[in-house]
Amino acid sequence: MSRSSATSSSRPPPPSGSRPARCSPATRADRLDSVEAHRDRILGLTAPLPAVTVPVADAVGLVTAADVVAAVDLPAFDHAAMDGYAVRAADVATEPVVLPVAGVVAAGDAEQPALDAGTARRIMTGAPAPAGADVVVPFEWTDRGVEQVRIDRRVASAQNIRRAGEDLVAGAVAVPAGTRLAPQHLALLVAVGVESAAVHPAPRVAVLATGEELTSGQVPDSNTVAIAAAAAPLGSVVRSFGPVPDDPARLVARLAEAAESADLVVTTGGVSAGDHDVVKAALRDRDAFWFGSVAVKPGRPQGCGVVTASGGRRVPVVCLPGTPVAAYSSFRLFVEPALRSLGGVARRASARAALDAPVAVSSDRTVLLPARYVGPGRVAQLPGHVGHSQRLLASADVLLVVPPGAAALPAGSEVEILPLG
Ligand SMILES: Nc1nc2c(c(=O)[nH]1)N[C@H]1C(S)=C(S)[C@@H](COP(=O)(O)OP(=O)(O)OC[C@H]3O[C@@H](n4cnc5c(N)ncnc54)[C@H](O)[C@@H]3O)O[C@H]1N2
Ligand code: MOO
Repeated sequence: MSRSSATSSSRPPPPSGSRPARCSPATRADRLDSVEAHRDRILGLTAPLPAVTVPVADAVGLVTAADVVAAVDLPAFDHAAMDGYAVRAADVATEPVVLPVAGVVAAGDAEQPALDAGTARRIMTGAPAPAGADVVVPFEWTDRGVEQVRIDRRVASAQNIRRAGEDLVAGAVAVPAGTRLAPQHLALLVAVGVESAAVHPAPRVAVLATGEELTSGQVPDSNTVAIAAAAAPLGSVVRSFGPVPDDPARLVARLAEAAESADLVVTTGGVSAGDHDVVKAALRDRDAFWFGSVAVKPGRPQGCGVVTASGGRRVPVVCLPGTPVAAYSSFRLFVEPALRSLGGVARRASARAALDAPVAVSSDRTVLLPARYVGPGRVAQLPGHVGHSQRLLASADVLLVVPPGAAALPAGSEVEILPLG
């Protein structure tokens, strides 16, 4: 029961499009779904956001929606890799050798006339290499002459000229689809003449904390801060629409408002069995929502679904429990994969680490235990169960993900970990 009697039983039109029709309904109140099953349920509501074309300079952190192909060769033209003299290798096969200097070429100069046999041309790093030259002899190996140059070393083979396309040829894939663009990718794309790229846009995440104790100021809203801080480095744009009081009508209105400008809405609180569990009260009767229990400690009560924004745009909603430790660990378990999916990042294997000391836990649920790195790839459980301790969570580097039914885990065992960021 809610504080307000204005519960919503609105049923949105059946979902359509690429996303699955609806969340599968909870069967029995006491049924526990596995972590994987709930994650898959949420991933079933998300798909990579449709690609947009953005200028390369604005694309850092976004994921390429298609292979990006080099428009021009890299380098674009044959050029000197050293300051020195462009010569023909055959002319410097003996030492010392003296050659007349026929001209000077600097970076930025136009294409050069071919180099005559038996001559040298002063050339600066980055300058176009004249046809016929296959070696740049560095100044350090010469007397640096202006009219003529004495070359003191025998140069055995072609060197110090970077050939057009030797790094990447026009038409080759510069950055494959599915790459999260980092500064070095942007530099490569600019270098190969690409001005814009098709990327999945940054997912827009709306965070909606709920609870009268938050709106009254009795309890500070730490969930919104944690979720926003966790989602932003994953390449999302985060906006808070909370906190919302325990009034289903207001929750429904705020959810609709949030969905208009979001690709994913995350609510916290109001999903367990209390009299004022507003999220569940407002949404549980909708066909497109599921509420139930997941076999994980902490984080048992969970929900998810879809709301329809204007234009029929379907926006997934993940409803996390309110208890701060459960909210944050549930974000890592369920929301982070959804954000990756929306952003076009392929699913990846879970992170793992080796236990530095045995872990004794036996539960019919997945148990999340706070742990710290004690060396590369080695973690040690922190004393105490994370339970609802925000202090303990804040001293952890990772949460150990101990699967249901695991017997005592000996030192050295590889376990799944959830990095906490
Ligand atoms: N009879 C039952 N009671 C509870 C059950 C249950 O199965 N049966 N489940 C428990 C578990 S497990 C959890 S977790 C919590 C989840 O409850 P809700 O999702 O409904 O969350 P709230 O009741 O709204 O809040 C719980 C707790 O967290 C504090 N909170 C909430 N939001 C925030 C926020 N944004 N920032 C900081 N703290 C927040 C809130 O004040 C409460 O103390 O239910 C158990 N109960
Ligand atoms: O399982 Mo609740 O999620 O204890 O914190």
